[in-house]
Amino acid sequence: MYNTPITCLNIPNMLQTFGHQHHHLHEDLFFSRRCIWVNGPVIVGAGPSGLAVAAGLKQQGVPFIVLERANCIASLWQNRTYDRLKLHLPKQFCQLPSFPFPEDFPEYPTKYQFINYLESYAEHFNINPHFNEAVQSAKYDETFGLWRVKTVSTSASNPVEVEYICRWLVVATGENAEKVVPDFKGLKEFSGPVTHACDYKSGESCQGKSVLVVGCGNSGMEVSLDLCNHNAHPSMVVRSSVHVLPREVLGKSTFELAVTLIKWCPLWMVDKILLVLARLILGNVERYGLKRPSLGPLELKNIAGKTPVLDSGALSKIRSRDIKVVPGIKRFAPGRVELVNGENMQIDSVILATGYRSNVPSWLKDNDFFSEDGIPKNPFPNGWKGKAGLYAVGFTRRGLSGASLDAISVALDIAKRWKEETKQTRKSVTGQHRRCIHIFRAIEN
Ligand SMILES: Cc1cc2nc3c(=O)[nH]c(=O)nc-3n(C[C@H](O)[C@H](O)[C@H](O)COP(=O)(O)OP(=O)(O)OC[C@H]3O[C@@H](n4cnc5c(N)ncnc54)[C@H](O)[C@@H]3O)c2cc1C
Ligand SMILES: NC(=O)C1=CN([C@@H]2O[C@H](COP(=O)(O)OP(=O)(O)OC[C@H]3O[C@@H](n4cnc5c(N)ncnc54)[C@H](OP(=O)(O)O)[C@@H]3O)[C@@H](O)[C@H]2O)C=CC1
Ligand SMILES: O=C(O)C(=O)Cc1c[nH]c2ccccc12
Repeated sequence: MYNTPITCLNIPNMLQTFGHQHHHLHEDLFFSRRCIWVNGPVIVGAGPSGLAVAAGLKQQGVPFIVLERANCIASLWQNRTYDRLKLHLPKQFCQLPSFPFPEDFPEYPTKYQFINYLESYAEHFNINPHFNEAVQSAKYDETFGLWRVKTVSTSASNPVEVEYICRWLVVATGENAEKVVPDFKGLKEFSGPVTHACDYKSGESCQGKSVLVVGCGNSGMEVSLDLCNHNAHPSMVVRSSVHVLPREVLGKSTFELAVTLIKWCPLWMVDKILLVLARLILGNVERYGLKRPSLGPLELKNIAGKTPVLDSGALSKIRSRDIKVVPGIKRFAPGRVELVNGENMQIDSVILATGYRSNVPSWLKDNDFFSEDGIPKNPFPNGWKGKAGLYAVGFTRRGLSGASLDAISVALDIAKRWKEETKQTRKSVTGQHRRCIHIFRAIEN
């Protein structure tokens, strides 16, 4: 019933093992690349999205394989986030399908609680990703109607290549797969440490130092606040604009309020209401250099994917000038930065909170489903299903709740198709034999 990986060299074995659980039956003794037929989908990425699809498939008895480049599940959360991180949306918007958070979780779980939850999620559904396997390319083979997914193992001292062959491909590599590191004039000459926010853990080592934080999204705000809490002196670059919203309105989550309002009013009206409330609760934040975009917060999130900042304390540090807000960067020089307003600042280090991007265009070949920036072209709610068995989960710019919705649709759709095809092949065993031989030929070529 479960994953049936088999090597390409042994056809009788291949036919035999259909319908059984076997992992890597034969190491390939002749070639450095192994070929594995997967009797079900290949899921790329073991973050929340990949795990949620896997859980849905398990529930319906569909076999699959999850490929993960890191050595653990949810690597974004485990390896690329700072210590003080908490979920910034209330917990009911962050749990994955069919397995609720423990009741004693606080309204905003810490990243450690969230990681523990994801670990128990994987354990509960018995999901065992193939770790240290980065997908290098995935290509649809028109001749055979199959996907060829090539990975390279990142753990072995000499890289091992594997090719997976399957009918369905689920892209779950996330909107935040790679860090964005802009090219700044003179940054190479800057003498101090330069770190991206994904490698920042805490401001412990920055005590007394002047730190330039580039970017004012949720990361830039949180890193600046953390630096303050460790007695460092952060200056935060706001080159264009930002929407800062209170995390709560009269003790109720702003996000929840927005979700409720959206059911009744058009988006622009919800934005107007949010901005009036923000003004009442936070005052005029433009006074501090936090210029608001001309589009409203939800409209901007929808159109440009730019997430509004839900304030969790940085704003009060901006008011008290413990976080200094500065305009865009002109150039760096040894030990200092020159800003677009001509101001020169001595700084000890730089943290780039300049965001993330998808990596899909680098490995998914010949596809017209994803745009150049690696996000499906079709807008929500039609962005989860492509052609020829291609699926995408977690690209709707709707955080964890959006990923969960996608995962449910994708798992249902694949299960339906898998059951149809399995029934067919059971009816005609010769058909199945023929397909296996096709696969063998495909691999040989
Ligand atoms: C600092 C931070 C805080 C956030 N906080 C929240 C929040 O509070 N609430 C919320 O709703 N959302 C939040 N988000 C958004 C975040 O994207 C989601 O929470 C969630 O992690 C998305 O899950 P995902 O599985 O789609 O992507 P990811 O969590 O990024 O998982 C993708 C996985 O795919 C793997 N992968 C990537 N490329 C390859 C490849 N080529 N081959 C094999 N594996 C690959 C990665 O290693 C990773 O493990 C936050 C994001 C960041 C950066
Ligand atoms: N749970 C939580 O508390 C947290 C959640 N997150 C989530 O993670 C995702 C990523 O957030 P984040 O890392 O903040 O990234 P964002 O993409 O939201 O923000 C990037 C910031 O960097 C700025 N920037 C980019 N390039 C330059 C440049 N060349 N010069 C100056 N500034 C530049 C952008 O400015 P501009 O707008 O002008 O391009 C913007 O302010 C978001 O979805 C966010 O909600 C992140 C941290 C904490
Ligand atoms: O944190 C993120 O990246 C999210 O995408 C969560 C999110 C989705 N829609 C929003 C609207 C306002 C603030 C956060 C989010």
